[in-house]
Amino acid sequence: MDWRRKMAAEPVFLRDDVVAGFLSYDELIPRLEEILGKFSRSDNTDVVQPVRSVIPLHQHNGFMGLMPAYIAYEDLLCTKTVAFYRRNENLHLPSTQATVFLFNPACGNVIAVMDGADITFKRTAAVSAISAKLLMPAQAEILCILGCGHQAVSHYEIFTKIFSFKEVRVCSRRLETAERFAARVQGPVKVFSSAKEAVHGADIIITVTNSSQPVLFGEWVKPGAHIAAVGACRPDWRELDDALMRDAVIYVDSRHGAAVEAGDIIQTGVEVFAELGEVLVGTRPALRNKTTVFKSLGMGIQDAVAAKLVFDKWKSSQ
Ligand SMILES: NC(=O)c1ccc[n+]([C@@H]2O[C@H](COP(=O)([O-])OP(=O)(O)OC[C@H]3O[C@@H](n4cnc5c(N)ncnc54)[C@H](O)[C@@H]3O)[C@@H](O)[C@H]2O)c1
Ligand SMILES: O=C(O)[C@@H]1CCCCN1
Repeated sequence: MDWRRKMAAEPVFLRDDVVAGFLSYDELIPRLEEILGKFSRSDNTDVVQPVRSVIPLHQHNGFMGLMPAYIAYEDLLCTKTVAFYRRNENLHLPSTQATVFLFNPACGNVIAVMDGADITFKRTAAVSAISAKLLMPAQAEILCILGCGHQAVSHYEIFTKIFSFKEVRVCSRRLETAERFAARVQGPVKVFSSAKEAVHGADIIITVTNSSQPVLFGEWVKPGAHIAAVGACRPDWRELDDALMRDAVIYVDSRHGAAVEAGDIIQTGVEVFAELGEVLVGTRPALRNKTTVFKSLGMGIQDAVAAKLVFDKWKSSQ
């Protein structure tokens, strides 16, 4: 065969149900803690991850992001493509479509292509849970989730698995969506039609909406509460109002990412206090007694470690 046409071995394709079966929170959380810590070390040269490139899909009310990452000490090269849309809830189409590519770093050929939905749901919820472990008040009794879509489900799963709350509350833009959510998850949930009432007295609040306007207001929030703000991932989108952003201590996954993408931070001009990884390695403190916001945007390194867990499990099952 002509050497120019020589192909590497064909990549394996792992469907969503296969990926989901191989990805457990118990294994994911320590791997995420490790990689976030390494990313945030001041002497880091081992973990390379540019801020994602995003192209708008104006005709479709959506975006596509490209999220490459290289983890040198594991020789792990990965890219996720993720398209996200502000969907009309009546369409019942997923608002996120993701595909993860694992490469052979020595040659650049693709070794595995995976459906990225479950990786995106689980790694995002797991990182919010890591922020809560570090930053939520010691006696957290009430969890409130604003937004009742796909991310709300994975956040509910992990938060009720690793913490024990006296009460879990949910509220979405439409009451039917919150009621559908409550019927779907396993465990007790109180459905609220008013976000203000849902949030009242909550120790931890997760915002997982696709809103571009604030859904959570500082005057509603109990002092000392922790907020994991997962939506609002474009510079002109907001989930939290100015008062909350100014009063809270702000943590992020990546300072660079936040400076480019986080509307809540960019539009209020507030200072980022720390990356989660800095808290994990002990170079910045966890100010648990203050009102804290973890502004999550999502990182390619999170997808990379999740994809490696899945690939290794799949390989050993063959
Ligand atoms: N930080 C990360 O790593 C990360 C990862 C994936 C997705 N996201 C973002 O998280 C958000 C949620 O993602 P998803 O997949 O669950 O989307 P989804 O479309 O499945 O759910 C969004 C939910 O938000 C609700 N909502 C919209 N406006 C609201 C409002 N004003 N008040 C209350 N609820 C409201 C909708 O009713 C819906 O239930 C999106 O913005 C997405 O881009 C972030
Ligand atoms: O990190 C991610 O995968 C997501 C996708 C949707 C937009 C925000 N970030």
